[in-house]
Amino acid sequence: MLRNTPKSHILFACAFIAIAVGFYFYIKDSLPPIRIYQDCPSPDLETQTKNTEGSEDCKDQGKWKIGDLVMTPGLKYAQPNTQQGRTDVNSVTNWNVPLVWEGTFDPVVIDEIYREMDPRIAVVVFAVGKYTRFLKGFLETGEKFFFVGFRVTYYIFTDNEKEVPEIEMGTGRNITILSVPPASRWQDVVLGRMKWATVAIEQQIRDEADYLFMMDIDSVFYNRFGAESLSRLSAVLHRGYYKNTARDSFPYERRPLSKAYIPAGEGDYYYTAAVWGGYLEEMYKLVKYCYEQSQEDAKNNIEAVWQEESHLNRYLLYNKPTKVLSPEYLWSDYDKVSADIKVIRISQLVKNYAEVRPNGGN
Ligand SMILES: CC(=O)N[C@H]1[C@@H](OP(=O)(O)OP(=O)(O)OC[C@H]2O[C@@H](n3ccc(=O)[nH]c3=O)[C@H](O)[C@@H]2O)O[C@H](CO)[C@H](O)[C@@H]1O
Ligand SMILES: [Mn+2]
Repeated sequence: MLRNTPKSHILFACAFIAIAVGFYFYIKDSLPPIRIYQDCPSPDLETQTKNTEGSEDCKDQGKWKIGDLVMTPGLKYAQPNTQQGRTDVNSVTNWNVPLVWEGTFDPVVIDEIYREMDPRIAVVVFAVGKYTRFLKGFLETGEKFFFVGFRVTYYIFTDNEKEVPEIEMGTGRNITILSVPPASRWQDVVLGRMKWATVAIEQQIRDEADYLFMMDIDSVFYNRFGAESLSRLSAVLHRGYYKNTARDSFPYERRPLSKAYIPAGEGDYYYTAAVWGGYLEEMYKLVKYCYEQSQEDAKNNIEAVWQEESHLNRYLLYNKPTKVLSPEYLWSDYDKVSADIKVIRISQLVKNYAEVRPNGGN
C-alpha cells in the first residue's frame, strides 16, 4: 500500500509529524499538567491501612489531626486561673467535650499552639442568584477576623462568577470559584450545597485542605473566630433554641417518614447548619450523609422541615460532635444580644427573604 503512495505524500506526512512534535516540545512547559482524577479510598476504619499504602497522592489525605499542644518558650499571656472563669454558662457538654464561650480560652495561647500545626482551612460558601451581594461583606470581614495568620481558602460556589468581588487577601489566603447551576427554589440551593460540596471535595478540595467549614454567606464577622473552634467535628448551637428550649420543642424533623426523623424524648441541642466544621474527611462523610439522606427523602416525596439542617441534627445526635460552639459563632442582626453573649463573632444579616430568594420567602 505504501508502495502505491506517491513519495511526495510520504515526505509531506513526515514533515508534518516532525513539525507537530517540535511544536509540542516548544509549548510543553506552558500546558496545564494533565491530572487523571484518582479516587482515593475514603479513610474510614476498614480502609485506613489500605489508604496508607496508597499512591503518593493519596498518602497525605485526611491525615491532618490536632497534634501535640506545643508552645514556644517565652510567649507572654495571662496566667490561667482554676478558681475564676465563666460561671453564668455551662462550658462542657454531658459527653465531656468543650462548649466554647468567650472567656473559656486565651486567644494568644490557642492561636500560637495551633499555628504550629498549620492546617489548610477550607471555607465552603454558596452565592447563588441574588446571594452574590453578600460576598463582599463576608469576605472582607473574614479577612479581618477569621483565622488571621492561618492558611485559608474560600471556595465560592456560584452561578455568576462575574459577581464575585475583588478582595484584597492576606498572605496564604485565597479564593477559588466553582461554578454551579442557577436554581428556581431556594430549597434546592440549600440542599444542593450538600451535593456540590460532596463532588468538589472528591474532585479538588480533598487535595488542598485539611480542615473544612461549611458556612452561610448572608453573614459578616464582627470579632475573632479562630483556633478555639478547631476539633474533629465542631457544631454551633442555634441562637434561637440554646437557652430555655425543651428538647421536644426543638424544630427537629418529626415525621417518621423522613430520614431526618428524631422522636420525642430525644435530643441534646439544636445546631445551626449555617456554620459547621471539622477534619476534611469527617466533614466529607457528614456532607455526603446529608446529601444521601435528602436523596432518600426525595424518593419518598418528602423534604425535611429544615432541609440539610434537619439531617445534620439527626447525625449529630447519634454521632456527637467533639466540640460545641456557643451562639457567639453565629448570632443574628435580628436579635437582641443576650447577657451571656459577650462577643459576637459572626452574625447573620437582616435580609428581605421575599426579595432575595428566587421563589420568595418561606
Ligand atoms: C442561621 C441558620 O440556621 N441558617 C439556616 C437557615 O437559613 P437561612 O434562613 O439563613 O437561609 P439562607 O437564605 O441564608 O440560605 C442558606 C444559604 O444558602 C445559600 N443560598 C440560598 C438561597 C439562594 O437563593 N442562594 C444561595 O446562595 C446562601 O449561601 C445562604 O446563606 O435554614 C437553611 C435551610 O432551610 C439552612 O439550614 C441555613 O444554614
Ligand atoms: Mn443564612
